[in-house]
Amino acid sequence: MASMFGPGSSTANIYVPEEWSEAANSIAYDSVTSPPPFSFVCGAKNSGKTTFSRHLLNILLQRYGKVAYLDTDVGQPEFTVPGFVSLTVVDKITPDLAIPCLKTPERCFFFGDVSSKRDPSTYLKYIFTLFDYYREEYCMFDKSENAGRIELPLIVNTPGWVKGIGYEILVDMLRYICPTHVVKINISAESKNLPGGAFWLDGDCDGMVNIVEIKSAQQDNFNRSVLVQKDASLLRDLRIMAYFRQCFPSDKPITTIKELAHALASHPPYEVPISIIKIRHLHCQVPSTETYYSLNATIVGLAVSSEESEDLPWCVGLGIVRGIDTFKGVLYVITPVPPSTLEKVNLFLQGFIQIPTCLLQVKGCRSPYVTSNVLSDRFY
Ligand SMILES: Nc1ncnc2c1ncn2[C@@H]1O[C@H](COP(=O)(O)OP(=O)(O)OP(=O)(O)O)[C@@H](O)[C@H]1O
Repeated sequence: MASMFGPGSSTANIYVPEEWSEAANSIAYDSVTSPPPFSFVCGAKNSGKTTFSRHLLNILLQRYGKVAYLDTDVGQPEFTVPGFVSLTVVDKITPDLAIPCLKTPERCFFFGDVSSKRDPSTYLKYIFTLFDYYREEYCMFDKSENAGRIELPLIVNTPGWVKGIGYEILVDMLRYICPTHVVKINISAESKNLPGGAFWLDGDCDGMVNIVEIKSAQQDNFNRSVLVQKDASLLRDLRIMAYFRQCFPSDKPITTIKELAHALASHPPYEVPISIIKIRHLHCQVPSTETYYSLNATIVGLAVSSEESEDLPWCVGLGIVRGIDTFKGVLYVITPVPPSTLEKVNLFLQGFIQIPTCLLQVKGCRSPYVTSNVLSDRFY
């Protein structure tokens, strides 16, 4: 079937080499039978994994209408703020493949850091749980028993940490997910690439998997690379700002960082009774006497914990702890999460995702977050 994203074309600011186009089309259209493809996109840092995944997503959307996207790159996630692993169901083609956009995931966990290095086993537990959720909800192998449910193809986007422990994490993910297609993107610096073949399998049972090896995009007659070195930390800050921009209606004129800083500073926060919230520090221990000091002026994951899911609390979004009044027993929180969802939140998760410094240092705007008088001394 003809694709609207043809080979060798420049599709809305990205270049789709013929090899990429063939790879995406074969994943989408070669499998005529159930189940739909599980594609696992991997390769070295900055090789084009995200760009290829976006292209593949559009191609799969043309055939299936809806696609599940498991995002395991906590450093530069596709649809969420950094620090999350998420499962998102996408039902709209992205016209501009160069621009990332925020989407509300169907399920997500707040890992709370931009690399899985800090706690690989928790990171993997989150990914496996999201994959299990996808399998239960969107993947049916027995049509007779589950008639009426939808089957969605899956794309797994992965981080570019493919050496040392990063490699072992990738192997664990591949063994658990058992993808139907593994897309390996190779760059010209061969030593940085993943090994050839089904490197994650011990035995010879690789007949079930299609390994699709492609090169990172090179353009024009001189074979110049189109890869652009990204400023990861700037991109992360932009993502966080775009997230909190959602606290305001889209027609409110906020176009600069300064305007956003002012708008957030004057935005009425939610009052959250301290008594109904548990606080968990994800990657460090904080003495109980310091808990509230450590929370003030930080970003927290807003999560829902239950007895069954104590270790695996689903997260519904992020909040800025704008102030704490321990005398009144109230936390002041700014978040774009709608009140109906916020009602379920009973756990704040604190990791290492921080308010972008540029939001705190706007000229002429005294930051409301770092004032000392928001904490009552009486409590301590
Ligand atoms: N086909 C392409 N056309 C235009 N630009 C591209 C293409 N492939 C990659 N790039 C650019 O190169 C950079 C790296 O690409 P991308 O973000 O897709 O890589 P990645 O492997 O996902 O990176 P990371 O490992 O850091 O997550 C980006 O700035 C992207 O816009």
